[in-house]
Amino acid sequence: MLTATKLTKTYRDVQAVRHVSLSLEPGRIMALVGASGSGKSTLLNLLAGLADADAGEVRLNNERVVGPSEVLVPGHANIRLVHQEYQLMPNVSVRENIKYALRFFEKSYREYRVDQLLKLCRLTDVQDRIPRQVSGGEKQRTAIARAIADKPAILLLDEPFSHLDLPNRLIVRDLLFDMVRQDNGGSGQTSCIIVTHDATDALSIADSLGIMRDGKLIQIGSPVDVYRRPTTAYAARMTGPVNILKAKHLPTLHLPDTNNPNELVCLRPEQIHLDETGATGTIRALFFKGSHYELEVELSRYVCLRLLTTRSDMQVGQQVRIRVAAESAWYLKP
Ligand SMILES: Nc1ncnc2c1ncn2[C@@H]1O[C@H](COP(=O)(O)OP(=O)(O)OP(=O)(O)O)[C@@H](O)[C@H]1O
Repeated sequence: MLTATKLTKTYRDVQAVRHVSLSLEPGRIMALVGASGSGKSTLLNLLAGLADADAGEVRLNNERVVGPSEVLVPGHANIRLVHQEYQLMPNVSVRENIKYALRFFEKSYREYRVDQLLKLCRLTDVQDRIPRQVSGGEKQRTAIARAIADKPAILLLDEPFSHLDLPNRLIVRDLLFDMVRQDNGGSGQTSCIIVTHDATDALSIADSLGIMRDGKLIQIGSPVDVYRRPTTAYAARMTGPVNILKAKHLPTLHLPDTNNPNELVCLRPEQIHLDETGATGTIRALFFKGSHYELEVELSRYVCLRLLTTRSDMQVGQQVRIRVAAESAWYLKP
């Protein structure tokens, strides 16, 4: 199990990571989501033992993970960090790049394990090409294959989806899902932390989801819980499309008023339905999203909501009626 306790890191006047504590069980995936500059990469470097914390500590199976100031070769043998730039050896093949990570193993096992990784990471067909002859997605998968070759306890991924197109994002997502669920034969299962600024891909495979803001881990829970019950407007926006309005505007939606008119309320687009008995509004914009349409419906000068529909007969300017169940409204912290 990986644990971090009150980790803190300051760069001159910037508090990049502030009192972050977390724990990750074997065979689990954690996603950390936050805006640019919220401290995600710094936290990964601290967890990997690649940066020195000012305070707090990291432990892997109760053994302290030490920073670069305490060892000759920085980084823990059982923790791997895959950067956004992949850092592959440019002049050797995909196969040789992966095999290099297994150089201390016996030859027959090495060949067997490389074949297994090429298959898992869907790289068998491109194994003889050098990195510049493969796609971004294939480079990313080569970097992951190399990182997991000797079955580390922890795999840390910095923005694994950001440079990839949709098919490749889905391949990498499924690969990570398969990897953590594979039994590594006695050495324990690999756990994974994925850092991302877009939760979409991580939501479906993560067992836990943390929200980073200004160096702090402001919320952590199951993806469903954080998505449905974000504590702040920031956490709500970080986990998907959302409508945020002041409580005083709830009566416009035929919902009960509250005592605190300026309290913020969060409504996910899928919780708002077209309903002939609901509140009246006008469609201000309409976006085709493939499986559905997203509508922007204006109910008053102050209330314009996004909602989803599979109906294809809607037009801009059309009057519609919408309904929201009272239990869908989620109150946010100020
Ligand atoms: N080596 C450094 N020296 C000084 N400041 C740094 C250094 N590395 C990071 N920072 C600062 O620390 C803060 C957190 O940076 P970090 O890279 O961890 O955030 P991030 O959430 O990973 O951002 P991004 O998503 O853009 O990569 C930022 O304000 C950044 O400018």
